[in-house]
Amino acid sequence: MNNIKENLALPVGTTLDRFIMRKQEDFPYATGELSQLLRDIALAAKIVNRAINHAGLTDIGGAYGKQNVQGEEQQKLDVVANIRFIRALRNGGEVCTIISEEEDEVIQTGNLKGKYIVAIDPLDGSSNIDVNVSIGTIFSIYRRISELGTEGTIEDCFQKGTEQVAAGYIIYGSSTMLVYTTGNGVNGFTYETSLGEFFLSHPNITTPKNGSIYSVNEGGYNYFPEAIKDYIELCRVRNYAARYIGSLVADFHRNLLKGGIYMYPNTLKSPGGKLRLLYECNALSFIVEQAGGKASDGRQRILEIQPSDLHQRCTFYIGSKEMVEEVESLLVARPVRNTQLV
Ligand SMILES: O=P(O)(O)OC[C@H]1O[C@](O)(COP(=O)(O)O)[C@@H](O)[C@@H]1O
Ligand SMILES: [Mg+2]
Ligand SMILES: [Mg+2]
Repeated sequence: MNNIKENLALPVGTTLDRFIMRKQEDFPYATGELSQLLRDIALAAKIVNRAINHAGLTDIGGAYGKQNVQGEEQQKLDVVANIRFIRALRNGGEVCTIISEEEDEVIQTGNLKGKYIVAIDPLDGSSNIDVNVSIGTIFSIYRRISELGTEGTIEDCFQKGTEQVAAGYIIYGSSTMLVYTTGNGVNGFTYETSLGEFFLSHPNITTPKNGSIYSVNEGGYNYFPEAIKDYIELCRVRNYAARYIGSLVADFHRNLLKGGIYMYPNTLKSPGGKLRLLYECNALSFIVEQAGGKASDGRQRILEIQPSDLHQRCTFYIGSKEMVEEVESLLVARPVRNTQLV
């Protein structure tokens, strides 16, 4: 009898669907397309989550045997996730054009009446795919500026991060979560596999103004700008915790909740930085700002960078406001000299 009572006492949280509906009511002129688009992304996330969970039992682990436009070896799960998200966005009907890390060119979905553009990193943290470490998906959503009834244009795709109408990520970790913003705060939902539903578990996420975690791949230390070496030295002197998973989504998520800074400076291998503006940096920058944090390339706000290439990279400093500001001030004091990178 007790476990029935216990069971019935278990609160049934707010499902993502219900939350989206409630939020839509906040916008009297909302027509439901963005809500539907968020649901389409959540559906694809559930399918990709299942594929990831079963990767060890099926033959979709390992390399795919092709390179993407970045010259990176594609993993089979990169390709599976790419196909699943593109299919869900195409079938959903709300998206006219997609930019994906795994596609050289933009994808026109054929939904000429689709009002939205989506930029997506279908599988983030590819180096951690086969070793059971948290990985993710990152997405940015823009309203098209071109005329309805036509294909999306390159102008639609090169909007600044400030023009995002929504952004988010899915983290496939010890639990699977979807975290997103539409410009009214950040909310996190945990996936309940047996019910197949995302439930609101982290309402109104805010990030601490300061923290004591720093995340950077120190393997590239010798080629970091002097200012970043100075900052790492400060972190060491202050006995901050060095935490680096190697999956941007996972490092970002931890620092978002606990306070901290993630840095991907210029390195010898990536003189312009490694991470991609359109489908990695813009989305996380929108989220961190909505949570009270900051994101910069060391000189300017990431969201103010004018895109000019689908796969352009940038240096990336993101996290607790005071930590990012300290890095910016060190970089102003000791600007990056190009000679440092040769
Ligand atoms: O191995 P490095 O140079 O530290 O780079 C790790 C970074 O590269 C990434 O794996 C790049 O993303 P993808 O896996 O989507 O290509 C980030 O997730 C991660 O933070
Ligand atoms: Mg990535
Ligand atoms: Mg990726």
